[in-house]
Amino acid sequence: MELSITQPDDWHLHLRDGDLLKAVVPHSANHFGRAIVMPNLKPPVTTTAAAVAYRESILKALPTESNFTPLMTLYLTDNTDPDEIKLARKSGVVFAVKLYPAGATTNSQDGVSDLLGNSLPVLEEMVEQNMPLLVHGEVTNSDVDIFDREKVFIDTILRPLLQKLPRLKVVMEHITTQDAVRFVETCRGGSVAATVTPQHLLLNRNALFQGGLQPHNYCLPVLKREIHRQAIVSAVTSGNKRFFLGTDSAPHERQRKEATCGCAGIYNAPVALAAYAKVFAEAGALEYLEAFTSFNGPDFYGLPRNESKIKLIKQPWKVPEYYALKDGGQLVPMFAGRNLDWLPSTLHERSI
Ligand SMILES: NC(=O)N[C@@H](CC(=O)O)C(=O)O
Ligand SMILES: [Zn+2]
Ligand SMILES: [Zn+2]
Repeated sequence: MELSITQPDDWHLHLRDGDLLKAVVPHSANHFGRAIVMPNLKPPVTTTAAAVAYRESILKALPTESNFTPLMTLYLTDNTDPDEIKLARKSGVVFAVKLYPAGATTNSQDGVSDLLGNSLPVLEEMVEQNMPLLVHGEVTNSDVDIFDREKVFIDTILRPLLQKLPRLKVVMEHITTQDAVRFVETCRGGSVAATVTPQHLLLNRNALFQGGLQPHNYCLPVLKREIHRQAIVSAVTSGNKRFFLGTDSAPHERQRKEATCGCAGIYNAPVALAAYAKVFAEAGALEYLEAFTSFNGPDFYGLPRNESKIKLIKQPWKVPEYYALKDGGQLVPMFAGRNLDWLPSTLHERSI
């Protein structure tokens, strides 16, 4: 069996920089036409000038025959000037602004400390410029349980924000809960959407502890209970246009995952399409796969859909145990060493 679908895009991707960028970008370019590239580098990408420079280094790192297009984002800080949003829009290469609540996740220390208190002028300019706000939707208060951080963020930050600025376009990134699903489903006006990762569709929090501590399944927001996973699967496989593909592929070297204080992030770029196909196939909803991978994202962002097609072939293939890095390090992908059923044609042609 074979599926032919419009080439997908990845609406949430970490490409890093330097040698790691060179190592990972081909895996995304193998499958995806475009990707929204996250700005949480060290130092973060806070200006249009930095985004333009980062874009150049991504283009340089691409395999020569690749048409992959990076769509850049700015990292919102307490000091972001509304004029920077105007510059970003004018540049034609910045497509969104990313909110990291300070301390919420990897490289978020320069993030926003008080969104509703400090950032309204910038957010108002974003409404003017029709620039989407992408949110890592978790509060960071130490008295809020880590499994409740998304729900509390929705109730205490996102709802009040949208009451103040109902025309602000918002993408809730990497949603993990039934609460986020309901929130997106019930927002009126079409200005709120969500990206969904392979791990939050295929794993519940048991995967963190199966047979011992599993650092390669650790990401933020942390995996949740099975009822939440099921709610997310139902949402995406129902064909709702407000949910679309965002892998949150977040590479960290093996040593930094298997450490006393392990980094959050799952490297899923090589397996993401096969993983999404598995979700839709198992739900008997393959007819909605293409909209999720290739239509809903560009439609929400007001961009054209890709014209090229790719194939997904129903054929077992084995995910590599790891990818070797130039410095001797290794990247362990999601589902390392396991078999997956759907082989993207691009991998087929390049014999994985
Ligand atoms: N998802 C993660 O666990 N990690 C991401 C950051 C993020 O998307 O929150 C990273 O940059 O490593
Ligand atoms: Zn995040
Ligand atoms: Zn991310």
